[in-house]
Amino acid sequence: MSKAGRQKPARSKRLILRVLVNSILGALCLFFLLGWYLWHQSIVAEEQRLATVAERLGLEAESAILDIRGLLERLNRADIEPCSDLHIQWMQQEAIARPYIRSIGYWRAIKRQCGAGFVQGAILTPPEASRIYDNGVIAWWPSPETAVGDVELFLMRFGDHDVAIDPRLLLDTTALDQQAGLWVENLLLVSSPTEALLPEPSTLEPGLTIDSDRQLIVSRFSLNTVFPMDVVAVQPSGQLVERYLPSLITAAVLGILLIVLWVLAVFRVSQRQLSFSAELTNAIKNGNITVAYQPIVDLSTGRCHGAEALARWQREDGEIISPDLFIPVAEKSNSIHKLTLLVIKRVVEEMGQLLATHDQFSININLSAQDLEHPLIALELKHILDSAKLPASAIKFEITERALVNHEDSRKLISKLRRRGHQMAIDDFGTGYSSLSYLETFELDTLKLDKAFVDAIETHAVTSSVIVHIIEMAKSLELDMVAEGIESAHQVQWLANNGVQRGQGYYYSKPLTAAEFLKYHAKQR
Ligand SMILES: Nc1nc2c(ncn2[C@@H]2O[C@H](COP(=O)(O)O[C@H]3[C@@H](O)[C@H](n4cnc5c(=O)[nH]c(N)nc54)O[C@@H]3COP(=O)(O)O)[C@@H](O)[C@H]2O)c(=O)[nH]1
Repeated sequence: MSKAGRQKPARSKRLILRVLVNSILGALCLFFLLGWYLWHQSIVAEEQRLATVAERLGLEAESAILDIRGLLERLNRADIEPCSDLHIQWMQQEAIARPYIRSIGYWRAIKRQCGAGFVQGAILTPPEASRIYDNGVIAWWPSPETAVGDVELFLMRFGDHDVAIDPRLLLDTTALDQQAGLWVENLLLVSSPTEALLPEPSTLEPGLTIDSDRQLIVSRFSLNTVFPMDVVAVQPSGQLVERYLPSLITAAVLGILLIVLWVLAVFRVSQRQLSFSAELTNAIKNGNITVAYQPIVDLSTGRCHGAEALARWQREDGEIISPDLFIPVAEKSNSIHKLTLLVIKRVVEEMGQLLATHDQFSININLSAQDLEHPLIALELKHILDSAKLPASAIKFEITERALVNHEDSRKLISKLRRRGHQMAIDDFGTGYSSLSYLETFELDTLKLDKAFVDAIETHAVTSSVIVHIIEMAKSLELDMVAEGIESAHQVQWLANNGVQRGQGYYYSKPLTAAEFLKYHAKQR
C-alpha cells in the first residue's frame, strides 16, 4: 500500500474523532443549558405556587371578614325585639351556618346583653377593645380574656352586634405543605402549624422574598378592607429540591440517553459520509463514472446540433446516484477537477468521431466553480483535445452563475478558453444573484434559460414575465439562447416565437447513453 493510501484511514479516523468530540461537547453544552433552564423554571414555578397560596389564604380570610361585617350590618338594621326568642334564634342560625363563628352577641352600651352560637348569653364580655376603627368596627385581639375553653377568640363588633371568631378557621391550610400565618395589624392571629416560626410581615416586602440565610422562600400578601391583614406563606428551599429532584433525575437520564443516541447518529452519519466521499473518490480514480448525453436541438427545425454531457455514477451495488448529490461531495473533497477531466476524456472517447466529422456539432460540458480556479485544467484539456485531434470548437463549456462569484479567476480562464476557440454558456441563469449587466463583464456566448422559467411559460407565475425580460436582455447582449427542460410542444412554439434558437428537454429526449445518443443522432440525417 502507498504512503498516501495508509494515511487516508488515519485521516478519516481523525476526522470522525473530531466530529465526535465536537458533537459530544455540543450535546453536553445543550444538556447543561437545558438542565439550568429546567431548574430555573422549577424555582419560578415554585415561587409562583407559594405566591398563589399566600394570595388564596388572604382572599379567603378577607371574604370571611367581609361576610361577617355584612351579617353585622343586617342584624343592626333588623327591626326586631333585642334578645327576643326570634332574635336569638336568628343569631343562632347565622352562627351555625359559618364554621369560623363561635358566637354572635347583642350589646347595649358597653355590655353584651345576650348571645347565640357555641358561646351563649352574656358570658363573653371582654374588657377594653384592642382597636376602634374609623369605619365603626371595634376589634379585640385574641387573648386569655377572649378565650373560651382553650381557644382565644378574635372579637369584632359593629353597631349593636358582635361576632366571636375562631381565628384557626380563618386560615384554611388543609392540603397545604407550606407554613402560613395570618396577621391583623402585625399581630399574629393564627399560624399553621401552630408552632411555626414565621417572619413578621413588617420585616418583609410585599411579594416574594428569598431568605438565603434560613434557606426559605417567603411570600407576603397584604389586604386592607375592614382592617389591615397580612398573610405570610413560607417554604423551605429544601422542599423544592425534594419536589423537583425526581423529575430532574428523570430528565437527566433521558438527556444522557438522547446524547448517546445523538452521538451514535453523528458517528454513523459521518462514517457514511466519509465512506460515500471515499467511494466517490475511488470511482473517479478508477474511471467508474459514465456520461449521459442530452440532445440540444434547433427549435425551428428540430435538428440536433449538440448535446449536454451529464455525469452519472453507478455504485458497486448498482444504485445510480444523481449528480445533484455527488457533484457537491466531489467539490467538497476536492476531486471535482478529476471528475471534470474524466468527463472530458469520456466525451472525447465516445463522441470523438462524431465531433471530428461534424464541424457544426459540439458537446457541452459543465465546469464547476473550483474548475475555474484550477491552474492545470486548461493545460490538461488542451492535451486531451490535441491527442484526439479535435478542435476547441467541439467542446463548449457551461458555467453556473455561482461559479462567477470569484470573478477574477473565472474571467481569466473564460478568456483563455475562448481565445482557444471554446464557446462559453452561462447555465441556470436567473437562479443566482447576477444581473445581465454583471454578465456583460464576462466573455460569454450563450445563455441557458433555466427550466424554472420554461415551466412558467404562459402561466400566471411571476417567473413567466421574468423570462420575457431575460430574453430581451440576452438579445441586447447578443447572446445565443438555449432553453432547458422543455417538456411540451407549446413551450417550443412560445420559445421559438420569442427568438430562442435552441433547447433541450424531455420533449425531445431524456439524457441518453453514448450508444443511444449516436443512434438518435444518426436518425436525424
Ligand atoms: N459540474 C458538473 N455538474 C454536472 C455534471 N453532470 C451533471 N451536472 C449537474 O448536475 C445537475 C443535475 O443533473 P442531472 O440529474 O443530469 O439533470 C439534468 C437533466 O437530466 C435535467 N433535465 C433536462 N431536461 C429536463 C426536462 O425536460 N425535465 C426535467 N425534469 N429535467 C430535465 O436537468 C439537468 C440538466 O441541467 P443543466 O445542467 O442545468 O442543463 C445539473 O445541474 C447538472 O448541470 C458534471 O459533469 N459536472
